[in-house]
Amino acid sequence: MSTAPAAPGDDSRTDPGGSGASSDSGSSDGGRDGTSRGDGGGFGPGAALAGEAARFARLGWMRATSGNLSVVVGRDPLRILVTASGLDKGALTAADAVEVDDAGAPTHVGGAPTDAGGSPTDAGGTPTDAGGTRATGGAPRRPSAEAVLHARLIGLTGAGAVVHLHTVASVLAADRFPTGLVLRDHEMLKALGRAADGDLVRLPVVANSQDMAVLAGRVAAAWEPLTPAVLVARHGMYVWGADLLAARHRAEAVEWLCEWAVRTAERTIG
Ligand SMILES: CSC[C@@H](O)[C@@H](O)C(=O)COP(=O)(O)O
Ligand SMILES: [Zn+2]
Repeated sequence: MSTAPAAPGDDSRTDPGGSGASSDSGSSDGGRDGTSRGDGGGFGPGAALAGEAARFARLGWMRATSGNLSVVVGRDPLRILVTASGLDKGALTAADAVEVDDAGAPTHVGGAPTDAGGSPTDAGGTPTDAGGTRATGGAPRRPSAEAVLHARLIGLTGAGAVVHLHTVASVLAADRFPTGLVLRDHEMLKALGRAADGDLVRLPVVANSQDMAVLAGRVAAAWEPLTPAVLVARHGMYVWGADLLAARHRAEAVEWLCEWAVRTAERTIG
C-alpha cells in the first residue's frame, strides 16, 4: 500500500536530517531540528517560516505581501518548504507554505501527487486538473512566485534556508552601487562569515526581472561562494544560510551594511 502524501503544511512530515540543522549560529529558537516554534504556532518548518516571516514583517521588511522564505526539509531528493504566494507575510500560519522540488515546482498539488513537471496527477500518474496546492482542509495555496529562485540558490549553495526581503536599504544600496557594494573593515562582516579586518567583501547586484528563469540565471551568475547574499536592483535582497536562524542573522547584517553604505554615501558624496 502506498503512503498518502503529506499536506504541504503538515509539520509532522519534517525530515530533521534535511532541515539545515547544522547552523553556523545555532538552531532556531531552541528547536533541535533547526525548525523551531514560530509565531504561527506549533513546531516544524511551516511554523518556523511563519514565525520568521512575522518577525521580518514587524521590521517592515515584508510589506504589502512582499518577500518570501524557504527552508530545506529533505535532501534526497531535495525538498524545500517555501512560503505561499500573495499572502500577508506578517500573518502566516504553519499551513501557509508549499513544498517544492529542486526546480521550485510543487510536490503536492491539491493534496495529490504530481508529475515531474509539478502538474497534478491521479494515483496512477494520469494528469488531473486540480487547481493548486491545498493544505489539509484549507484554501488552495501556490508556492511563492520566486520559488524557482529559492530552489536554484539552494541547489547552488547547499544552503538550508533562503530569505528574500524587500528592505528599503537594500534597494537604495543597489541603486547607489549598481556594480556591487564593496565593503571592508566592519565588525558586522563577521555576521556574514567574513573577517572584520582587511577582508574585501562585495555584495553582488543584479538587475530585476519579472521572468523568474531570467532572474534566477542572473543570481546564479552573480553569487559569490564566500558571500551569502545578492542584491536585486529595485527589488530587494536574497540571503541564505545553513538554517533559518543563520539566514536571518545574515539578512540583518546585510541590511545594516546597506544602510551604513547608503547613509555614508549621502554624507560624503551628497
Ligand atoms: C509586493 S508584490 C512582490 C512580489 O512580486 C514578489 O517580489 C515577492 O517578494 C512576493 O511574492 P510571493 O509570490 O508572495 O512570494
Ligand atoms: Zn520579491
